[in-house]
Amino acid sequence: MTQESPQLIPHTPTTTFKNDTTISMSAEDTEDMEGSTESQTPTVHRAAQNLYWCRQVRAFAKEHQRDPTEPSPFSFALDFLAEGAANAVFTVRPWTDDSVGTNFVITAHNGSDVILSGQQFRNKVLRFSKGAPNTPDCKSIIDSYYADIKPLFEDFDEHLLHPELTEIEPLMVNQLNKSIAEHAIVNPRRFKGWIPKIGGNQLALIIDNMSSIPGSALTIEIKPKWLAQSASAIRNALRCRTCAMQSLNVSNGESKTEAYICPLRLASGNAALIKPWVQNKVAATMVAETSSVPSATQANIIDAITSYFSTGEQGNKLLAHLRTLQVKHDPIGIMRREEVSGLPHWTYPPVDTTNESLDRDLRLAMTLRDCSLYVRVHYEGENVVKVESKLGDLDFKSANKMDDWWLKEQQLINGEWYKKIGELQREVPCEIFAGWRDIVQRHWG
Ligand SMILES: O=P(O)(O)O[C@@H]1[C@@H](OP(=O)(O)O)[C@H](OP(=O)(O)O)[C@H](O)[C@H](OP(=O)(O)O)[C@H]1OP(=O)(O)O
Ligand SMILES: Nc1ncnc2c1ncn2[C@@H]1O[C@H](COP(=O)(O)OP(=O)(O)OP(=O)(O)O)[C@@H](O)[C@H]1O
Repeated sequence: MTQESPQLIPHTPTTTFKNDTTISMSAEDTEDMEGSTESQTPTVHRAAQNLYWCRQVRAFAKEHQRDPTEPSPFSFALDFLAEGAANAVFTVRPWTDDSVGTNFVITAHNGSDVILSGQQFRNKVLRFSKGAPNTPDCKSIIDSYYADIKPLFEDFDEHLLHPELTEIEPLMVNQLNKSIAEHAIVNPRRFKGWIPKIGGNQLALIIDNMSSIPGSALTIEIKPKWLAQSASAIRNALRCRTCAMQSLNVSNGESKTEAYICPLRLASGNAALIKPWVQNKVAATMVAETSSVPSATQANIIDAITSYFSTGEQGNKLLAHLRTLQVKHDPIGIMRREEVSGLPHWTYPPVDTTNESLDRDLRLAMTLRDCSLYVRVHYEGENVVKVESKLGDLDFKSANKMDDWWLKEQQLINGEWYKKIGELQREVPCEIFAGWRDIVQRHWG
């Protein structure tokens, strides 16, 4: 979509995304641009909208070839939201006359080059890969998401975010990096890197925005991590893989214990054990967002999240499903991978023990451990009206991470992190240690 190679004339006023959902211009879209046509019949209304849409896009395309930064009805502003080690995330909002900064035009990446507009961007974020080593680019993320990950969630489809590929002009990357720089100046410790400039249009993922909505919804973000013990852990371990790693990180000053919960405990469905963590997590979220919710509402939000993760409830079922997938795809563990590769089937149900298949499955299990879960609680006044949760960051882990995983496990075993009892264990007990303690108390206590 550069000046040299204009590609902006759409064939059709609809955009078919990769997962076969078709998004067309909605009534709300055209109302944004001109007066409502509510009195017309739906068919006439839709035809008029489509005609209007085509004319507008063509007119804009002509204009766009002259000056790509001239605002138009199809322009958006992108606001920096957050960044991780691998991706930078921006919220999308329609460009208005009093907007400042740079406007963006965003096209679907599906061969049609249709400019996306209005409704398609309401409550969305754009996620850009920063090209860090061993992290996938947007195209690979989408390919593996639809080929390998989505099919695993047939009964849990409502918990997926269904990302789609989009494009923006390459020139705009400077502006996005400028926003990242502005945040880096204010908060240098959060800075994790730039979006690299590539040859052609810049790809990005368009995803539902799961952020809190001031006055009506609060989102907590968690990582499910290892929902079952690592197959490489020592026998008689007193800690699970995540608690062992957390203890190691705390001892290195790389992690804090506040708002931490043992993933096995979170997945246990035991409301009494989960609630104290939910209280800390909600408080920490409000501090991070510099927001606040009236205390009566806050209490109801805490109860709603606690009950969402309690036995038999939707959050508990989702974690149980994730645990099943993690174990199914990594029954052997990184340390024994070489040892068993190429051997005849020896587990039940049997696993394909070719190196390639083991590696792929392990990468999938690691992806499902390191994803994010956004839990959003919608409220009206004091009352909670809905709890929803969506999995994000399901980026298929690189095959180059194998050595790294081996080294981490080696470090946990050699450093005895699976069995050390220290401060962390008293503050935030691991479910495995709690189980041992119960047995010991029953017999000797
Ligand atoms: O090994 P872990 O459990 O510490 O997980 C790493 C995460 O640490 P944390 O969740 O904070 O404990 C770590 O998260 P942070 O960057 O520390 O937020 C990464 O997600 C890392 O993955 P990658 O190397 O970026 O592909 C994660 O590495 P892998 O999942 O690839 O091992
Ligand atoms: N769909 C979304 N809705 C709301 N916020 C989001 C969304 N996607 C990402 N974010 C925010 O952006 C942050 C970084 O996103 P993301 O986790 O995708 O980046 P990452 O680079 O993959 O992270 P990591 O460092 O864990 O690899 C998240 O922690 C979250 O706060």
